[in-house]
Amino acid sequence: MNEIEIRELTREYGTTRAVDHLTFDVLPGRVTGFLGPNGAGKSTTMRLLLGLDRPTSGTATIGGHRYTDFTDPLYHVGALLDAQAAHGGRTARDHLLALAVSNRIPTRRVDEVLERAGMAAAARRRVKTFSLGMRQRLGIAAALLGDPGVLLLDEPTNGLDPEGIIWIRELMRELATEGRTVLVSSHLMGETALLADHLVVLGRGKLLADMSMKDFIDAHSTARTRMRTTDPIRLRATLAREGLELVDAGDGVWTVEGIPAVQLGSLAAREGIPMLELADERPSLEQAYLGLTAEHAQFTSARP
Ligand SMILES: Nc1ncnc2c1ncn2[C@@H]1O[C@H](COP(=O)(O)OP(=O)(O)OP(=O)(O)O)[C@@H](O)[C@H]1O
Repeated sequence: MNEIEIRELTREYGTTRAVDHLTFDVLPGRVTGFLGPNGAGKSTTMRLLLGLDRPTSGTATIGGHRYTDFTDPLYHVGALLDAQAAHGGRTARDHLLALAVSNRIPTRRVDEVLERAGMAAAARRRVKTFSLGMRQRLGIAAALLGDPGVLLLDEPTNGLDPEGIIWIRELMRELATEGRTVLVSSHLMGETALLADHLVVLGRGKLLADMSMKDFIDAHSTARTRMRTTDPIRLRATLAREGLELVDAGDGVWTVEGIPAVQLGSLAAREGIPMLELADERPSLEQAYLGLTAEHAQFTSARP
C-alpha cells in the first residue's frame, strides 16, 4: 500500500541520461537513505515519483499508483524537495492553511503539524523572516499535513542546527515505526548512518547498491584493528611472519587488517609485546561509501 516501486525508470535530458533503467523498491517501516554523488539522479528520481517530471521510459509508483493518478495526493505522499518553496509574505500558519484548504485537508491538521515540527511558537511569523532551518521545519510540517504513508525528503537536515538534526533523526524514526515509508536523500554520511536502516545508492543514474546499512558497510569496507604499543618494531616483525602489515595511522596509533583484536591480543601476549590499547575499528558508512565509489569509479562522478 505504501510501497514505492521503481521499475526500469529512465529519464533523458538531451544526451544526458539522468536516470538509467533504475529498478528498486522502498519499503514501509524503515528509513531508507538515498545516496549518490552530485548528479547521480536522486532528485530526478524524486521528481519523477512526484509527477513533477515524466519518465522517458519505465515507471515510478506509490502503492501501485502514479502520483498524478491520486485525487488527493497529499494524503498519500508528503515531500520536502525545496525548503524555499513557501511564499515569503505569508505566515507559516497561513502557508499551511492554504495548502490544507486547497487539498481538502481538515484545518485542525495545521496546528497539529506545526506542533510536531516544533514550530508552534513561530506559527504567526512571516516565512521571509525564517532561517533556512526554520524553512526546513516548515517544509516538513507541510509534508506531514495530509498524514501521508510515504515521505520523500531531499536533504532534510540542510540548515538545521545540532538540536534540529537530532529532532529530525527522531522524527524519521518515529514515522518509520508508525509504518510509513521514508526515503531520505543526503550527502552527509555521518547523518545517514545514524538515520537510515536501509540504503539505495545511485551512481550516474544507475543503481549501485540496495541493501541494509549493516550489509552495505560489511560489503564495502575492510575491518581493521587499531592499537598502541611500546614496541612497534617487534609487533611489525611478528605480524609480517603472519603475512599481515602494520600501518602507521599517526599519533602513535597503528592499524592492521585481517586479524581481529582478540586474536591480535593473544598473539602479542605470546610474544611478550606490550599493548597499551587494542580495539576492533568499526568501519563507517563513509568508508564503505568511498569503497563502493572506488569500485565503481566510472559511475560515480557526474559528467562534466
Ligand atoms: N531539467 C534538467 N535538464 C537537464 N539536465 C538535468 C535536468 N535535471 C537534472 N539534469 C541532469 O541530470 C543529472 C542528474 O541530476 P540530479 O539533480 O537528479 O542528481 P542528484 O543526484 O540529485 O544530484 P545532487 O546530489 O547534486 O542533488 C545531472 O547530470 C543533471 O545535470
